[in-house]
Amino acid sequence: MSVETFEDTQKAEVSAPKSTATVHRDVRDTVGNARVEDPRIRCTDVNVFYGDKHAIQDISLDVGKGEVLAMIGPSGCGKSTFLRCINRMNDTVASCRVTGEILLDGEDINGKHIDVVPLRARVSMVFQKPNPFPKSIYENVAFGPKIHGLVQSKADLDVVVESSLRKANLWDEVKDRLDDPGIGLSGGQQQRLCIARSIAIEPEVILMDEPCSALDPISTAKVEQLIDELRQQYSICIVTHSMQQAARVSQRVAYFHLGHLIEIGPTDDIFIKPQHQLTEDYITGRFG
Ligand SMILES: Nc1ncnc2c1ncn2[C@@H]1O[C@H](COP(=O)(O)OP(=O)(O)OP(=O)(O)O)[C@@H](O)[C@H]1O
Repeated sequence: MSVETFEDTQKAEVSAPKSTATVHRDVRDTVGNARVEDPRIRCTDVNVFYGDKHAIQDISLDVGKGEVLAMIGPSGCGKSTFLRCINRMNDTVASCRVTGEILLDGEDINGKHIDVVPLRARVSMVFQKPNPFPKSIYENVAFGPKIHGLVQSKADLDVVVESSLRKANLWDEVKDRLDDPGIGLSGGQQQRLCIARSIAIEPEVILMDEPCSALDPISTAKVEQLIDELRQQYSICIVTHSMQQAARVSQRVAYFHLGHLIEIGPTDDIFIKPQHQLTEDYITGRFG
């Protein structure tokens, strides 16, 4: 059985024209402009190793303020691994080593002085499977602000809980049962509760790893609408297997393949006129 390598796939893509976007030294072979003018996150030459396995190779990209960046690509191409670099979740994997530079508002998140607890409050994460704490709806949202010392009084906490649930479009559905267990909500409500929990700690960036994959179409539509509202205030990176979802919620798309960032650009450009053959093969369903 032959194993496909990145070099093999490069041989197959020569028919596709290269982007005319400015090629920076640090964006290597990525097609499209990976940089934005005023980035919230700036990643440069990020590599990730699990032991000897080189899972992410020389990835450079920016995440802008007020945008949703969708990360797409076939299973195992490294989307989640890359996403998890942005709030140092990979620190929890013993075999994992990350190199390169990741700046949040110009500050190196891997710097020696950086404490990961406040970092993960600034860069919060919503997972594939809703994971409310085994606490009440109220406490699920109140927990973060309390442990991060964001509130001084119960009255302040009430305000944060209500405003976070409102921003997550969940308040009207739960306002009369805030003391009920969070795990008693439907799957879609639980995911919006997890988003409310993220918002309550005043993040700058929200990372979402396939946040709708466990949800029905109606719940998915509600979460997608929420993502669109939230981007006014936060930078959002979303990993998704659904190209329709990427097209609906994002302003820019990054296409990953075998640990490389193949192409990045405005969502319409990626879906209507992809520059790289690998991107085109993926979005037309010929691959992946
Ligand atoms: N904890 C780990 N230890 C070793 N290898 C890992 C670990 N996590 C991921 N990998 C490997 O790193 C590569 C990238 O995996 P990753 O989960 O980031 O891909 P993905 O694009 O998010 O996949 P999917 O779409 O299936 O979730 C894969 O080859 C995977 O097997």
